[in-house]
Amino acid sequence: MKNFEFWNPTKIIFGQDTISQIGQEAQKFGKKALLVYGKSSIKQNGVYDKVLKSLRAAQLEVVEFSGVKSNPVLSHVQKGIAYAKQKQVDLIVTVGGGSVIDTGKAIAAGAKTDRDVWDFYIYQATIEDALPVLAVLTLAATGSEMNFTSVLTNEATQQKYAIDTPWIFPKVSILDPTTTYSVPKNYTAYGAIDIISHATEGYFTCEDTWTPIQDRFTEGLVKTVMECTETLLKTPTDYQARATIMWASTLALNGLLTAGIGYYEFPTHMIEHSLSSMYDIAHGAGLSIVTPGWMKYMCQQSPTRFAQFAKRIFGIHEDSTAKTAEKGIEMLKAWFEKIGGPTTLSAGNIPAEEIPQIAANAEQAAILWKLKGYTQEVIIEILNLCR
Ligand SMILES: NC(=O)c1ccc[n+]([C@@H]2O[C@H](COP(=O)([O-])OP(=O)(O)OC[C@H]3O[C@@H](n4cnc5c(N)ncnc54)[C@H](O)[C@@H]3O)[C@@H](O)[C@H]2O)c1
Repeated sequence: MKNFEFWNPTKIIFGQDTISQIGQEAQKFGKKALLVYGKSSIKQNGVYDKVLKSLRAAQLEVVEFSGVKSNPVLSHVQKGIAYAKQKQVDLIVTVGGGSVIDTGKAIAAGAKTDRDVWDFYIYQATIEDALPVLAVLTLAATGSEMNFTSVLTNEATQQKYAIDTPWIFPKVSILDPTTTYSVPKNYTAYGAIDIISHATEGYFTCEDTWTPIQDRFTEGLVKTVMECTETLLKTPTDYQARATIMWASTLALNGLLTAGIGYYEFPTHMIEHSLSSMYDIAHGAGLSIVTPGWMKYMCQQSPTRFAQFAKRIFGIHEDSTAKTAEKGIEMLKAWFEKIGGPTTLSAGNIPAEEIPQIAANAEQAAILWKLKGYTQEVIIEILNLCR
């Protein structure tokens, strides 16, 4: 195991009927809140009313900024920053999935500077302050509720990049699994795929492979997410399965699984970001396409970790490490398909003839993120395995 520091300051309040606590938590950070949300889902499922009631009961003045779209875009965030400044808000309360929380984090950082917020995403400037962010999570997927990341698309340049800074850890996140009862089947499945991707990117790319506790944490999480997803696709209001998936989403990307594994990378996310910045596709659906192809490419070079995954997740024991690994990748791909994830570019309505443009876009991210070995040629090879 490598040396590491683990620090995560987000307070999690988990469970049924916990939304009523958002007011008392928020009032610790100021008097005027910017309430950030998407479109209709939180009004339809009653979450909006509960949040507003609690904030008002705690004497908070609330101004609203809505309209966050899935895969949030820079121009909308810029409007949110201008509004937060104009209204002189003290804190940000986000109510939604990853897109809403990431938007709130971006507004929080942008509201404390005169620079264009995009400068942070292209590493032209460093975040040195941010408004406090709180979250009421309504979709289990990204882990944004307990991490220091925000992902944003610059729609003018089709670049989908991220910031990682301790300034944007949510101060408090409320996770009431019943808020996710209304998540449709497709986003339930995409969320599961995103969680599995977060848990396994480090598992497959880690520098140190003597990490048994991290490995078994990851494997247990993946198996549990698979079981609960199958339950939810049959019974969307199964509380235990919604609760388990919600906590899994948080644990998969809050730093716990990667503590001690040394250097690791997020290459499938890097390639996926090009899909969802260039085409209209959900992040989890994009990962469903890229992950099996990327795994096949990596497995050709070093099958050991993929074989371990195959044995422990699917109980596969072929007569060679390579065959075991390959069978495991096929099984994972088949499972993605079973739950409704697209696993080829054509199934995701992404034109395969545009692979060179996608690879050129992804290579820019690889350079920015300092991912070694991901030249345009390599990314084209990976994308060809996603046809
Ligand atoms: N910050 C991070 O660490 C991180 C990690 C991975 C991905 N991301 C990013 O997060 C974004 C995706 O976020 P997401 O997967 O959470 O989805 P999302 O927030 O985009 O939401 C997906 C859809 O589900 C709807 N929805 C949300 N909650 C609902 C509910 N309770 N009932 C019914 N519908 C509901 C939304 O309105 C939206 O239409 C992408 O931009 C992705 O790149 C961020």
